[in-house]
Amino acid sequence: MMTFQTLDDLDDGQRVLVRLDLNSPVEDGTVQDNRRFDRHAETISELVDRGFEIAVLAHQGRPGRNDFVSLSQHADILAEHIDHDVDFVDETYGPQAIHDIADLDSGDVLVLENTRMCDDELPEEDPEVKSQTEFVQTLKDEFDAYINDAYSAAHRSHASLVGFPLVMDAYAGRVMETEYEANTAIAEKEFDGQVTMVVGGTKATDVIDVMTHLDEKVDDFLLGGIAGELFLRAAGYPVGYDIDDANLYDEQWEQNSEKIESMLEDHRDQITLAVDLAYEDDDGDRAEQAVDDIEEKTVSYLDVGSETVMEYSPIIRDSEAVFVKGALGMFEDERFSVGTAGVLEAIADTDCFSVVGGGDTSRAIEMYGMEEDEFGHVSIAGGAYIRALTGAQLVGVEVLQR
Ligand SMILES: Nc1ncnc2c1ncn2[C@@H]1O[C@H](COP(=O)(O)OP(=O)(O)OP(=O)(O)O)[C@@H](O)[C@H]1O
Ligand SMILES: O=C(O)[C@H](O)COP(=O)(O)O
Repeated sequence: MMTFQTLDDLDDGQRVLVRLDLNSPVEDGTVQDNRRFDRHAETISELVDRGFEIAVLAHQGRPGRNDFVSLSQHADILAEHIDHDVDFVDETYGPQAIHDIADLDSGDVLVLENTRMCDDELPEEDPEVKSQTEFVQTLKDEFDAYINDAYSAAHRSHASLVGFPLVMDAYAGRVMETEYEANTAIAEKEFDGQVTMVVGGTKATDVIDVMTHLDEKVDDFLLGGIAGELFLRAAGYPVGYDIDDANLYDEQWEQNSEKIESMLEDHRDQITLAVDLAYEDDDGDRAEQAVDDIEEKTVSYLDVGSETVMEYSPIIRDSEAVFVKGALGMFEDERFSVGTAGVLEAIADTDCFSVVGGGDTSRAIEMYGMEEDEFGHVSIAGGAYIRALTGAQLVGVEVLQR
């Protein structure tokens, strides 16, 4: 149940410190525009329209990685999205930052430097400890309120996410509100009809954790991806192991085979497995093979087959709610997008309640020409989405609810 204060509880025109999640892919030093800017632009535009003086905190990458860059490009991208000037200062809480914050007028937006460039931000520590850092203690006096809009980073106990709510009046932004509501819906909401979950992707542990936590909520799990192939292996099919030098299956199998086998045994009626799989033939084209016809795995399977999509689609059509975690195939290559795109199209064609999550999977929506508004909610969260689906509390949400 949501119990935090929202922007509806905040009086207009105040000085606010707003935490966004603008963490983005970076290619050759260039920050790539993405759905996170779209979403947070709505919160910032509302604050601008309501005459707030706005400073933005956000992170990008991690020290030591290529994507650990300044937020100056993010400020420009955000400005395009809100069609309004956005200033940038290359400090988080130094004298220049404090000067620029003091200069803010009604409707001004100032992006502060990457929070992870500040020593106090990163080590994961208790919120109490984070609230006493110089970073938090310096900035808290410059503002009337703190707004956290960064649901997708709320699983991290970092200063900018958990420190401020302990020492300031704190509110959830619009993205925080909608993400929280959609991503906890599967656990919190009661649905009258069938609840279906599409699970795929590359990480067997994520899939097992989600299925274990939600086995009483979900009527039908439709499997695909590398995780789905491991379940087929547990069901006795000669797939789900590595061939050539690949390292996708065997290690995961060693670590998870017992859990997968008992999951399959205990929940056979709830689990639907692929009936055919797709691979690249000698001419470089997509080819498909029924799982019953596979005698030995000699090719890499990169998608579920068309028959599988035909079996999964009516189940989706008959569902009251559908949740998606992970892709059914390597959809980035159009030849192997049939499973993921097919299932997403089936969801888009119904008026069921739906949530599509996982940073990678939700990218398939725009890649294959679907509109976001054909889905109930497309999450911008990766790690936080998985945690929500496995029942874990997000520390950044907990501190807002105090
Ligand atoms: N059979 C397959 N062979 C190789 N790759 C696959 C296969 N099936 C799915 N994938 C890959 O799985 C990826 C998605 O997996 P992942 O588990 O990371 O899902 P996600 O939840 O969308 O993303 P994230 O965890 O990053 O938020 C896709 O990029 C896709 O290419
Ligand atoms: O991109 C994300 O999923 C969040 O911003 C969290 O980033 P992190 O995994 O680098 O902490």
